[in-house]
Amino acid sequence: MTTTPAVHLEHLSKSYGSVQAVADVSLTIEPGEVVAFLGPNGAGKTTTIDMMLGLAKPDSGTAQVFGSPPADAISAGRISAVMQSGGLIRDLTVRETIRLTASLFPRTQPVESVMERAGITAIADRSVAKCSGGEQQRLKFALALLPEPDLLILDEPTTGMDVEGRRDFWNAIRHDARGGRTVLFATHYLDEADAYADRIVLLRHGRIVADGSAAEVKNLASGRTVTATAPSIDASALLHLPGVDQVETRGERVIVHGRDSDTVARYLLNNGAVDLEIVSKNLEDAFLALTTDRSADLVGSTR
Ligand SMILES: Nc1ncnc2c1ncn2[C@@H]1O[C@H](COP(=O)(O)OP(=O)(O)OP(=O)(O)O)[C@@H](O)[C@H]1O
Repeated sequence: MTTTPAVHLEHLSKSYGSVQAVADVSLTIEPGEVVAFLGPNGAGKTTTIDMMLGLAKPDSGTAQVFGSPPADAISAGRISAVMQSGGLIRDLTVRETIRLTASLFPRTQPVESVMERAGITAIADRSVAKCSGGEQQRLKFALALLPEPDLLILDEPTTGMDVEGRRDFWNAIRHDARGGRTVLFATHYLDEADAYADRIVLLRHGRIVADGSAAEVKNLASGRTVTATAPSIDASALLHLPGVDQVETRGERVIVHGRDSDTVARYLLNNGAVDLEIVSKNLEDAFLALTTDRSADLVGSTR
């Protein structure tokens, strides 16, 4: 039996004047996946999300959510979104905001329950104007939970939050997603994608340039360096291994940089190498590699 995908995008493209915001994006997200959209400013994350929510019309291609056009999925209460800005009335309290929003839906989760799940019960009587940026985002998360959506979309929800605020926010989302909800979030932070997503989709210049687990994408972005003592190794054979982009010898040590460290390690060990070490670049290196023009030839799709 095949399940209907939560999100199915087929050859989606959208331009604004001469700017191609999204270029031929095809993507399938299965129910229950927690997916991060990662990419630098202007990569096309928001435009893709807007098309998923039916807020922007594709120039070509189709977007389907649970097998229906986005508008149908929204009216059926199956999608909720936490967007980057706006939307809250500053004079209302947190509880009043949720009550007011709940009154717009035919059926919702109880107000106290969504506050609890979003971790804002303690600030229920605080006015929105007095809530920090992080608290306001958690309030938006509580609002998004009201219809108990099957798909939750968050567009850069933690921009401007401090480290603790981000951690609390994501713990609330992640905890809530345990029930099998599909979550898609856009972020600039590789560490956030790494910690909270099952899958990372990396966008750059409107295209998907990598799609896989955090480990796979980091590996694609940064590669790893395998070092071993291998006096009789053939350096040119190493260069022909899949994903290897650099081989250096220093005395009896051979230093191999590439995307597929397992294959390199296996080859080295099968050819008499000893004292093998594998080192990843750190997250910051990976993020820079992912988001600069120099990365173009390093990154590829893993799916
Ligand atoms: N309404 C619009 N009118 C004109 N250009 C737009 C519009 N919306 C987006 N763009 C352009 O489309 C490209 C993709 O923008 P988009 O907001 O989708 O990227 P993003 O990855 O969400 O960026 P950010 O991380 O900065 O939010 C950018 O070059 C942007 O300037």
